[in-house]
Amino acid sequence: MTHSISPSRPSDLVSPVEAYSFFRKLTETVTCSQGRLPFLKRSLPDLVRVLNVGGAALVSQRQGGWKVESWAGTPQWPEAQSSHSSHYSQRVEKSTPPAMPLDLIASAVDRGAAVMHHSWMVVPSIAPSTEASQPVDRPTCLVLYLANDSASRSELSRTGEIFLRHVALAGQCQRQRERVHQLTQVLRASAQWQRNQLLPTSDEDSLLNEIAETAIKLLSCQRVSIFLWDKRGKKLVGKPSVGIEDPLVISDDAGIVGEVLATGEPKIWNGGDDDESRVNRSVDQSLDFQTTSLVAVPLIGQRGETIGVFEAINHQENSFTESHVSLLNDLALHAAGAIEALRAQKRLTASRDRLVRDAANSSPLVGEHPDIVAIRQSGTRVAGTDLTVMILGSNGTGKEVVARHIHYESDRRGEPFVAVNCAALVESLLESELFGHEKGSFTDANSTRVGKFELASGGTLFLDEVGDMSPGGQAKLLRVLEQREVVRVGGSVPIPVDVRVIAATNQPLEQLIAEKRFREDLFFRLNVVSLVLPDLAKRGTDILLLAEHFMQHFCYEIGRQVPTLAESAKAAMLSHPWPGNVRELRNTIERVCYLTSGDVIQAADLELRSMDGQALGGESSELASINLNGIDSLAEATRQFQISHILSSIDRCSGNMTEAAERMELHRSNLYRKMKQLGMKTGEG
Ligand SMILES: Nc1ncnc2c1ncn2[C@@H]1O[C@H](COP(=O)(O)OP(=O)(O)OP(=O)(O)O)[C@@H](O)[C@H]1O
Repeated sequence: MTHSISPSRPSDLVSPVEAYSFFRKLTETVTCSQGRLPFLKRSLPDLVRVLNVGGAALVSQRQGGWKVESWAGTPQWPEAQSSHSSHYSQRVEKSTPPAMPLDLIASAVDRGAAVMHHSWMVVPSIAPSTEASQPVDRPTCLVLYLANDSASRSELSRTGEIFLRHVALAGQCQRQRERVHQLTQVLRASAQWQRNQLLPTSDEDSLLNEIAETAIKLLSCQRVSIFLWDKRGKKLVGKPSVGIEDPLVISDDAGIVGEVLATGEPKIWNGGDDDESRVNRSVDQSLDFQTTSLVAVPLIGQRGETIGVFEAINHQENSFTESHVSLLNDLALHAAGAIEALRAQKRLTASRDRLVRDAANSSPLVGEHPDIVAIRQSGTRVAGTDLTVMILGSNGTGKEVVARHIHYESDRRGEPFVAVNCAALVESLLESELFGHEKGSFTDANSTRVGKFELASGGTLFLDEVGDMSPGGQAKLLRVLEQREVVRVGGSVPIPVDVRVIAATNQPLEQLIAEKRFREDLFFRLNVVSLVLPDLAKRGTDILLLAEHFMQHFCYEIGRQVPTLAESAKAAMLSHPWPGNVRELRNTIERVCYLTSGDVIQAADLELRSMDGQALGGESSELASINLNGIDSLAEATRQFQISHILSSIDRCSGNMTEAAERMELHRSNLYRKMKQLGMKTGEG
């Protein structure tokens, strides 16, 4: 016979002051105790005292029975009355536990209200309304063993309910603390994966191993598999696969992993009552392993698509719970991000390497002449160092080609190669061009500009025509080379630059030094290693090798069958002085490829001119002519004339800009400036 409790006589046992200090202490204990059990240990004795009961126990439902989580009371706690003692906690068993009034507990839970019978009162917990995603406490009851002078029934039940709410709160606080701890661990692990990905040795296998190790530790399980989905092959490829060398490959609809892939929902399987047929035992067989419990969650990519399944197997102490699902989901989120980031990084690296290879192949250093072979070898040797290199040689001999060769042979090949033509820059612009400028630092500085040194960061800066640099420019360049940092014009912050500098000139630098036109200290800074390119006319049959190379190049560009060179053409080329060096040869072959159509190139087709402008082996070529039809504006007609005149002068000097400038009675840098003004290509950069 049980009774629901209804408010009865007011108690004079619990004074308001006593009740107030009890509840205040209860609240304090919730916030400072490290979880539900410590809370119970500290608060149950207070409850026994304030309610003046013989004993109090907190029982919760577990695996079909009731387990005493904690109790407090006097030694007169009653004898055992139930056969369910196997569900009592260790602590109760050790101290000869009293039996619980199980029928009364069941009745209190059924009614959802406190019930009383003889010396017992049971107060059931009323589950707080929580979000669906929050784990809910198991049914819990407060069992009170009453004494003769215990508090009133209503006092007991009311205080019991408040006590149970605090127990639930202590549980929630504990779960939140555990969750924060879990998330901290996950974030730490994720940060570590990202750091490791930056290592040059990082690959997908080592990342997956690292993720698996983290998961094994955080989930306290025996094994972890990360299955990546081969959608086209309808397969799941699992790694790491302990005990076998090859990756584990299963059909994408097999077992619980297949269920997760199909539904996108996490799944738990804990053996026991769970359906045995859901487990793919063939995997166990292939790995000589016994799965007893598992949890699996989807790996979702950044665009929301499922890219695989993350599975943890055999919890080392208990079965897997919803809390493990949350943890594995968090890990899966970061794991999917790390896997995708690594794949994207590998794709980018591969395409960058392809581009670098293409760029390197597009400017090969062609030639078998001993001088060229020696330069190629020295270039390769010097590429392994950060030494400054000076390349000397006449115009068009291939100084930039050699500089590129060094760059692409070096570890800097994946970073920029930036070429600056120092002769094309007047002193006022040189500083801003090389070092950049801050917005507003001078009249035309409408925006901040990054200089060539910064642009070349990590790579190579090629300073062409360095002999033409103004004295002021030379002083500034020397300072940067010594300090390895630049300050933008108008700025004050030094910016460190990691740049390999290669300089080139066609000027006799020793003579310029003697004439005080080039700084000796800068010369020694730049001239750590020097390579001297011979004129093309001195390279013998390399002329033919280069001609073949350019014919291949241009014919491929225009989709033309590569013609052969007649003996007369070869002889003409071998005897031509090539004042414009390789550039002149290249221009000649380009013209031939575009303007002739036969299978064999004759000497006359080459239209090689002697130094006095007479055509060799053929008629003289027409100089660039201008068509002023339809142009009324005097300014435009003048512009067209200037363009035409500059082009024909450069053509007459076979591309030698210094000579062309001299012929036009201009300084070389003024010629470049004029060409820029006229919208002509200057070939710099
Ligand atoms: N050894 C070579 N193999 C292949 N191409 C070459 C070689 N040398 C020069 N060239 C080609 O000749 C042209 C001129 O070369 P490059 O610009 O390197 O000469 P440069 O000495 O730097 O000229 P400048 O003194 O005018 O700056 C380029 O088109 C280049 O590709």
